[in-house]
Amino acid sequence: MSETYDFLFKFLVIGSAGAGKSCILHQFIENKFKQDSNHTIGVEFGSKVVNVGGKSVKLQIWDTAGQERFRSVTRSYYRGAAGALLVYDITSRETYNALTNWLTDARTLASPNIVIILVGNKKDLETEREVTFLEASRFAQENELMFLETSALTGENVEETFLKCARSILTKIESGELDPERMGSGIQYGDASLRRLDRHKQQRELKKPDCTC
Ligand SMILES: Nc1nc2c(ncn2[C@@H]2O[C@H](COP(=O)(O)OP(=O)(O)OP(=O)(O)O)[C@@H](O)[C@H]2O)c(=O)[nH]1
Repeated sequence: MSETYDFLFKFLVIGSAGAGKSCILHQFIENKFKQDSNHTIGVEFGSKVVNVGGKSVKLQIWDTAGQERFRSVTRSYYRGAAGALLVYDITSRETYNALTNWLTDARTLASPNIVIILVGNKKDLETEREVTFLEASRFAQENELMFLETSALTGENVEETFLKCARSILTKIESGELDPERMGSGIQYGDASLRRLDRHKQQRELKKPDCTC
């Protein structure tokens, strides 16, 4: 069955090992918690079509390994990403402290206009929390990131995270701040948009006054 969608956005999921990146992606795509998740080796891939503000958007998501030894492989996937989930674990200050490094990588290796959402995962483990919501939201504000806390275990805010990021990209396309046709934008028009653009073009052609010269 062929899929029709208005846009395709390339997304990255980055952050330290064990933060829950693969579980977030699995929860988003399968609507369930991935039991016995192993460390990602290199990069894994998932995709899903979502509805954002009346537009259908295919999210093409690259889930990268957090372990340092895969860093050179994962870095090669950053190019041309329109959006990224920058994930840390609210019960691990170590994963939070590493955020600046991940952010530098994302901003230098992906598109300079990449839209990033900071994701504090494992929200269900409130009693083990090491990073407060306030502290992380300040970090997000200082670095111009959107921010949400999630639980890949319960599913809380998982879909909202992807939608929030997609919504922000769409708004920037509509305001002209992002140009899908720019090389490496991480955005493509889908069949539905192309058909609509084509129809508009045809209508413009039909409305053109006859040449009097
Ligand atoms: N309680 C709880 N545990 C979680 C949650 N998300 C992930 N985990 C657990 O955290 C561990 C790591 O999850 P992964 O999704 O494999 O982590 P990752 O960030 O993909 O790790 P790498 O692939 O090594 O980069 C696993 O044992 C998961 O079961 C969550 O929201 N709540």
